Amino acid sequence: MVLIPVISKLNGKRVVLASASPRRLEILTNIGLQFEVVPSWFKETLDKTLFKAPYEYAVETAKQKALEVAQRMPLKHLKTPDIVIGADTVVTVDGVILEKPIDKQDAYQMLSRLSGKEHSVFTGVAILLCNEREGELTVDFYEETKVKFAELSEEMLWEYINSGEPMDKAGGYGIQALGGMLVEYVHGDFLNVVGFPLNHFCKQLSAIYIKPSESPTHKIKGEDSAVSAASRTSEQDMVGPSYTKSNNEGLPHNIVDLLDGFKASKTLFTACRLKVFDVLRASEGLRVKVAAERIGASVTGTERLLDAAVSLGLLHKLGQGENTEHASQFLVTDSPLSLHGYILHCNNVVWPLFTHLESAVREGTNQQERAFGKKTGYLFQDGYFKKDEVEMQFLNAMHSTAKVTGRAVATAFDLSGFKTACDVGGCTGAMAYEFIIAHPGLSVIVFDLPTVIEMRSHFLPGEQNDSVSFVAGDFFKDDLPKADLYILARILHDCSDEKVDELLSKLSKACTTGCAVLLAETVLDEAKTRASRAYMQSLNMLVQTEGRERSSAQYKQLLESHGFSRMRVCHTGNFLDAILAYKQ
Ligand SMILES: C[S@@+](CC[C@H](N)C(=O)[O-])C[C@H]1O[C@@H](n2cnc3c(N)ncnc32)[C@H](O)[C@@H]1O
Repeated sequence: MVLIPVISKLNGKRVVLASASPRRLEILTNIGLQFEVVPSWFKETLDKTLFKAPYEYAVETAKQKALEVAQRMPLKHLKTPDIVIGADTVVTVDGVILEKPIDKQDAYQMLSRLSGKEHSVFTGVAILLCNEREGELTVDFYEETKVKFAELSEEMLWEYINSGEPMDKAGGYGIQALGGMLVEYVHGDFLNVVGFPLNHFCKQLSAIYIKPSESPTHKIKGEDSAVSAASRTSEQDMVGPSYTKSNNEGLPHNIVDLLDGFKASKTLFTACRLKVFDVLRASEGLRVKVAAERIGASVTGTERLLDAAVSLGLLHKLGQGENTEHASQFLVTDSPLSLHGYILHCNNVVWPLFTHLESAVREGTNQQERAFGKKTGYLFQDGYFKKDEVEMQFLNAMHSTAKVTGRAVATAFDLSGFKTACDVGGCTGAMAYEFIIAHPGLSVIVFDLPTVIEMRSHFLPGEQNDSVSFVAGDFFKDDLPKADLYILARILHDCSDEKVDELLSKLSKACTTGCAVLLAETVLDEAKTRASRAYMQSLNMLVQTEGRERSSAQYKQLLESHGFSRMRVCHTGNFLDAILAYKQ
């Protein structure tokens, strides 16, 4: 058999599987591979929003798992491995990455999402070759398998959840056991769904250890590596797997990426301002000259902008001039999940504020006056809502992000015990509509400043629904509408500590026992183990507002001091996390 020589090449080498998964262990044991198991301590908490595609997240997590073990073994185990294998499996559906459920409710949310639909299972694998003369060598790849679930009844769902099987499995199911009964079809490598793409793994080993003349299986399709186009060599393009050399004399890629980070942001902002993605959608395959005319820009500038957008993965290769799936979904102006409004806000408001980050850090205050030449007392009345066009731009920004993150927040917890909710500072109602879709039977009152309520007609959804109503008022001055659940999305992070206390005291008085508050904020990761958007958000709050982002522990303390307990946090992986706490 062709694959046996691959395994024999590893004889005598210290091979380590950096995974505690019994399924991966079984798959590799079955092919006669001799290896040790050293489960990685790397937490699967990378910020998913930093990755362009789910497989990139899975591959990076796999790499980090392998690296952590490779670094720990010589120190803690006093042995140096020759090869460390890391793997990470994620399930994606409707653009959302599902990992392992944290509790039964989470498993329920995941499995309900999968019911009746096709989803993708990605396993990222990293093979870390230690002891290489010029430094470590990492080969990484991923495999995708499509799986379709049957329609699942509530009874079936709960029976499966109560079996306990979903808890340690990506997407909340195990295809090799009871979960197999939920599956209508599988397209692709079945073992990939179990947790390890064995066939692809063996082909990669062949490519590494067997000279082309020895093996007919060394050629591997080249387009599935996670290395960016810029860092590939022509040799890598020919062979297929992606090789990343970590050499002490090499470039510090993380620093280089940061040096270029602002250029990439500005490329995105400029392409959005010029409506490049709308123009390309209207007529695919545009020549650069025509595209330049349509966006009202120079040919040379357009050519470079489009090239940069291609290199950032926002457009397919030029010549075809086509929007990528993400561009069609999030960057054209009128798609249901368009982030265009938020991107313009980032360009027009956040960017000028960040140019004064140094002053903000020195002074510990926001930079509204330096950036926009006016002193703001209360951010909303004196700042964002001073002029209609600026208010419209702010509402657009909130509306677009609320639509993208709203479902993740609305489905974070079981809210079936609540009949009425008040979305305090609920803006255009985008979040409220997601709540009533996720929880039929719930009615939501959106409470916001009169000027916002007047403008909300610009943002009405296609279908009206009586379950959402709007009340104008000031949450510091006026009584809040009665409700059993108070939603506060991106409210507390804008307010000073004093204002936060004032608002929470008011909510505490409005709530009777059993009522709850649901906060939607970006929760800081206290361990600071991941490259987190949350810490960028934290600086954003510094330059922009009187407020701050907080960690789970800080929210817990804050909520408990106002009589809210039994706090639960759901890290949604989307723009906003969700926190639920009940009045004692
Ligand atoms: C950062 S936005 C968040 C909007 C929405 N909750 C979301 O997450 O999409 C803050 C919202 O609070 C509203 N707001 C600010 N101060 C307010 C006040 N004193 N009374 C009522 N609403 C207020 C603003 O008009 C705005 O809609």
